[in-house]
Formats: sequence, C-alpha cells, structure tokens
Amino acid sequence: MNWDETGPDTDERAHLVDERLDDRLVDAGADGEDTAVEAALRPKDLDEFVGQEKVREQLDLVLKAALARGATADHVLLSGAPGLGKTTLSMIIAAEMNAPIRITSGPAIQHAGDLAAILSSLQEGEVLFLDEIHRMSRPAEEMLYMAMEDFRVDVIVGKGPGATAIPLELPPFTLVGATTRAGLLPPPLRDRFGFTGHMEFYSPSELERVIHRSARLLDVEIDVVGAAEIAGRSRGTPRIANRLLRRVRDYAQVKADGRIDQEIARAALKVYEVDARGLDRLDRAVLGALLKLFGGGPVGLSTLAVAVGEERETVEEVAEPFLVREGLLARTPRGRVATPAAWAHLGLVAPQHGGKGQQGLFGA
Ligand SMILES: Nc1ncnc2c1ncn2[C@@H]1O[C@H](COP(=O)(O)OP(=O)(O)OP(=O)(O)O)[C@@H](O)[C@H]1O
Ligand SMILES: [Mg+2]
Repeated sequence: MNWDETGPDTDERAHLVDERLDDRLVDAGADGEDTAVEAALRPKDLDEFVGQEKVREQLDLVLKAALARGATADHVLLSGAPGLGKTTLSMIIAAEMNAPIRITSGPAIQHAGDLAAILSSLQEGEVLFLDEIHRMSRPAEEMLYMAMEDFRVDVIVGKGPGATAIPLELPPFTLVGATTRAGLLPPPLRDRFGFTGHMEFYSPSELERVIHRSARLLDVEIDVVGAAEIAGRSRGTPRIANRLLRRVRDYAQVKADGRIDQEIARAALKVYEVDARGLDRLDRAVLGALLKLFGGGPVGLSTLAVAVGEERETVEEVAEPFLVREGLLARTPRGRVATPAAWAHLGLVAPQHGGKGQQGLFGA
C-alpha cells in the first residue's frame, strides 16, 4: 500500500506539524506570546523597518507616487517565509498612505459572500490586508479578480436558474496580500498585483539592529556582543530574534542583574538548547542520526524519521528546510545526505570516501 494514500491529508498534516511547532523556540510561526508582544515591537513606518532594502525602496516609490497623484496605491503582494515582516509591512503601507486598514485572511473567507461583505464596506483608499491569500476558496478568489481589476463585484441574488447577478461598484482600495507560498497562487491572481515584494531572510547585522531596537522598546540593557550572539542564532528571522531576546532577558533577570552580554546570551540559549547556528534539539537529533547512524547518508526520509522517533512530516517540514538552507543537509534522489559542514558543526569526523559508506544504501 502506498503510504501517501493512507497517511494524513494535507490539512491533517499541517495540523500535526503545527502542534509539533508549538513548543519550539526557533519556529518562525507566531505563538500566543508573540502575538501579544509583537504589536508593541512592530516598526510603524518604512524608516523604522530594518533591512529588506530592495522591497523597501521599491515600495517607497510606489507609495510616494500614489500619494503625489492623490491616488490609491496599486495592489501589493508580499511573499516570504513566516516571521519576516509581511504583516508589519502591510500596516506600514496603510500608515504611509494615511489610510485605514482592514485585516482578514484567506482561511477566514469561506464563501464569496464573506468577501463581498468585506469589499462592499470598504472606504475609499482603505487598505485591505488579506493574509494567507493562497488559502482563499476558489469562488472568493474569482470574485477578488474582478474587484481588484474593475473595483466591482457581482453579488448573486437568488438560487438556481432564477439567480441574478447584481453588479456593485466598489470604492478604489489597495489590496495587500501576504503569502508564505507564492508558488501556490494562481497566475491570474498573481498578475493582478501591481507590485510584488519578496521578503528575504535577514543578515546577522540586520538582526542585530532588530534586537537593539526591540531591547530599547522592552527596556532591556544589551551590549553589542550580546546582541550579535542572539542574532547569529535567529535563523535570519526577526520574529525568532525577538523571541530569543525575550527568553535571554528572562535568564538575565533571574540569574544576573538583568543586563545582557555575550556570556549571559550564551548561557541562556544553552538552557533553551538553541545552538550557535540556531539549531535546536530536533534539528540536531536529525543531523546526529544522519551522521552517527547512517554515516552521513544517503538514507531515506522514513528511516531517518524512525531513527529520531518523529513523524516523517515533522522531519521533512519542520527540521529539514532550515538544515538544507544552512547547507548542512542535502535532499538527493537517493536519500538524505549530510554535507561536510554538518560533520564539522556536530564536531564529528567524516569517514573516508566522503561519508558515502555502503551502510547508507539501506534506507535509500
Ligand atoms: N524589518 C523588520 N524590522 C524590525 N522588526 C521586524 C521586521 N520584520 C519583522 N519584524 C518583527 O518580527 C515580528 C514578526 O513580523 P510579522 O508578524 O510582520 O511577520 P509575518 O511575515 O507577517 O509572519 P507570518 O508569515 O507568520 O504572518 C514582528 O513583531 C516585528 O516586530
Ligand atoms: Mg503575518
């Protein structure tokens, strides 16, 4: 039997993975605590927004030009991994345009009627932020095409053969769509955005600036090396940087005088098992199994998952993306393979022949 046919479907899988992510300090998704404090840490205008130079510069032009023309800004699509600042940027767009913002998300719009209700209540120039836009229902998506292009929706009245479409004019508005999966957007939708900003991972020095800024807002004293230490472990993601900062602050308050320096940051992140490159226990378990049990691979995903006592999905979707991004692990047609950097990172010595021992063929 094919595992894929009997395994959980995509939604169940996402749920499984979500649960698994909940207790991870280095997960880029927002947890309850993040949501509560993020509002306070969000930059309020483009100047305060750290990094993303290209997107910022391009967006600045789009917005300034619209303001100068006294027009509503073009629709904006923001794509990028979780925690890189899409929601933040959408709020900045509204602020820069001196416009109100309405916030909703793809999963919240089940029926086209839900979207019609939102669209028809927009004010002129309002920013509509549609988070997770790739998760909208098909009929809503089609309604959105027309709304974006012609500022018009057809409201269907009645059912069956007697149903009639009543066209409804909409005031001009700016749609800001956000997605972590730009590839899942149907091309007709993607094409209707006047501007698409791809958010990149942040450099360590950009994250240092994020950390210093947040520390100021949280009223925490932190020195340059302490901030660098946290930045280096934040996986290129401001949300993780802010979260690690809060955990290090806890440690500094309980174990020291509240000030954060390199020593405090290191000791705190040791307690939370986030290593110098930002790998946590799960990441290291996967990498450790690959190296110690399978000689660096190649080994199949299922075998690797069993070896670390995790679900396949957890290994594939939670641990691997970052390991691949860091150049520690490669996915090959024959299975998972560790890179020389992985051996070095775990302080192990690779066997001769580049680690492609015969034992690796078992799981492939
Ligand atoms: N460029 C930035 N400068 C400073 N802080 C930032 C920046 N980008 C993001 N942050 C901080 O990171 C946190 C997460 O950002 P945000 O919620 O905008 O991410 P997101 O891309 O919308 O994530 P998700 O995909 O999970 O919705 C915010 O609290 C914000 O303070
Ligand atoms: Mg968001």
